[in-house]
Order: sequence, then structure tokens, then C-alpha cells
Amino acid sequence: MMQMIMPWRHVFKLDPDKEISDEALDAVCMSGTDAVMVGGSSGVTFDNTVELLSRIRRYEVPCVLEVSDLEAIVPGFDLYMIPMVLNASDSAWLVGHHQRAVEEYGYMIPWELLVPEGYIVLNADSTVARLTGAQTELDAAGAAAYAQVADKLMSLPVVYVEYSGTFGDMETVRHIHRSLNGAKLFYGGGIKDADSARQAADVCDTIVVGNAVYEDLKQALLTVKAIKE
Ligand SMILES: CC(C)=CCC/C(C)=C/CC/C(C)=C/CC/C(C)=C/CC/C(C)=C/CC/C(C)=C/CC/C(C)=C/COP(=O)(O)OP(=O)(O)O
Ligand SMILES: O=P(O)(O)OC[C@@H](O)CO
Ligand SMILES: [Mg+2]
Repeated sequence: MMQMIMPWRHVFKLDPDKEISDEALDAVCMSGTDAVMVGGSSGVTFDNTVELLSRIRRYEVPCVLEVSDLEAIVPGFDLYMIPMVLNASDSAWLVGHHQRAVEEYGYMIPWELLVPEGYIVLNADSTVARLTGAQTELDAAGAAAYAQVADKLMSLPVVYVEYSGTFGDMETVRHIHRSLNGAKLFYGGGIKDADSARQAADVCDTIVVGNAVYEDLKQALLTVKAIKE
């Protein structure tokens, strides 16, 4: 599974809870992005996830599910990204829901397709921060310490710096990146055009572009070109 993720520099994240036209989906899937990730922090259901997966499957682009709800785990994705929120105030978001999922799915779990992500949530004003009670008041050293726990103590293959909804502090992201040994660093939050894509791509391994797809698709598509040229 890591072989698939290793070369990724750009990912579009599509939210099953949001509408996307066939034309826009075609542009996203044919954009040259490395993968399409399906996920959101609220309103994700089995039905809207199946629907989006079946539409993306018309294309060759790798399609992965970022699991956020036990009720919305749909077979047929290339990989399953499993967020573990390192700075959540309630351990349910670190391992609790995961324990329940493993108990429920048991022998059906295709372990080789699961990719755990050590999430560090840094935008206090995001749905995911509110949901998980994330302790977002961290300086660069504090955030990097979480990243090192994920990388060096937990051996997680991915650390995900999540600023969902706002463009983050790139010096913090750079500091986190430098503190990692083996884990790949994903960055997501507020990337909305070529310039923000370049800035973020400079300080992490993989950039994730979400809301821009729904807010200004033309600019969102330029984020692919910006980091692939
Ligand atoms: C047969 C078959 C295929 C079986 C599947 C096997 C499988 C995958 C089993 C699951 C194993 C497992 C351990 C699952 C974990 C279950 C679970 C519910 C874990 C909790 C995950 C978690 C911490 C969720 C919290 C929210 C979160 C971090 C979501 C990630 C996505 C995110 C932050 C999106 C941003 O949200 P958005 O809506 O865009 O936000 P804005 O409003 O700010 O834009
Ligand atoms: O929606 P945006 O702000 O682009 O963030 C992308 C992603 O990190 C959300 O999980
Ligand atoms: Mg979003």
C-alpha cells in the first residue's frame, strides 16, 4: 500500500456530502492529480459514498476512502485511509472508533489496504476540530512533537497536517516535515490556487485540495499544473 502512496504529490479530496456535476467530476478525475480521496467530517453516509465512488470509477485515477464514519465504509476503494487524531481531547478519535470498527468488521478487514494517518488538526475553527475537541493551540515545536510520536513511536506511514478551511502556517509545516524520518507528510487546508499549492508543496510531500473544487474549480485545477510542471 505504501508503494501506491509514495509518489503522490497532489490529491483532490471530494466530499460525498457535497454536490458535484458530471462535468466538474470529469475535470477533477482527468486533471493529472495523483489520486482522488473521498471523505468529509460530517454528513458522510454509505449511500452518498457509494454514489460518488461509482461515478469516480469511470476513470482510471486511484480512488481512496478516508474513513470518518463507521456506517460509511464501502467496499471497492483502492485504499482505506484511517485518520487517528493525535491532538484530540477525547481518545475516541485516536483509537476508540477504530477499536469498535475492528470489533465489528473483524476478519473482513483487508489490512493490506489500510493506511493509518496521524492527524494533527490545527484550525480551531473547522468542523473536524470541533468534532474531535482538538487541542489546536500548538506552536511549531509542539506540533512537530506530535508528528514525531506518530512517526517514531507509532511508526505510522502518514502524518497529516490538517488546517481544513484555512491556509496554514507554512513554517510550522516545514518544521514538522524536517522532524520526520519515515512518515510521509500530507498537508491540507486552504489551498485554492497555483500559488498556495506551490507554497504548500514546498514544505510537505503531498498536498490535498478540498473545498476549492467546490468554490472555484478553475483555480483548483491549476493546483495540479502548478506542482507538476
Ligand atoms: C469489506 C471492507 C472493504 C471493509 C473495510 C475495512 C475497513 C476500512 C475497516 C475500518 C477499520 C477502521 C479502523 C476504521 C476506523 C473507523 C473510524 C470511524 C475512525 C474515526 C476516524 C476519525 C478520527 C474521524 C474524525 C473526523 C476526521 C478526522 C475526518 C477526516 C476527514 C476530514 C478532516 C475532512 C475535512 O472535513 P470537511 O468536511 O471538508 O471539513 P470543512 O467543513 O472544514 O470543509
Ligand atoms: O478543504 P480544504 O481547506 O482544501 O482542506 C483539504 C483537506 O485537508 C480537508 O480535509
Ligand atoms: Mg471540506
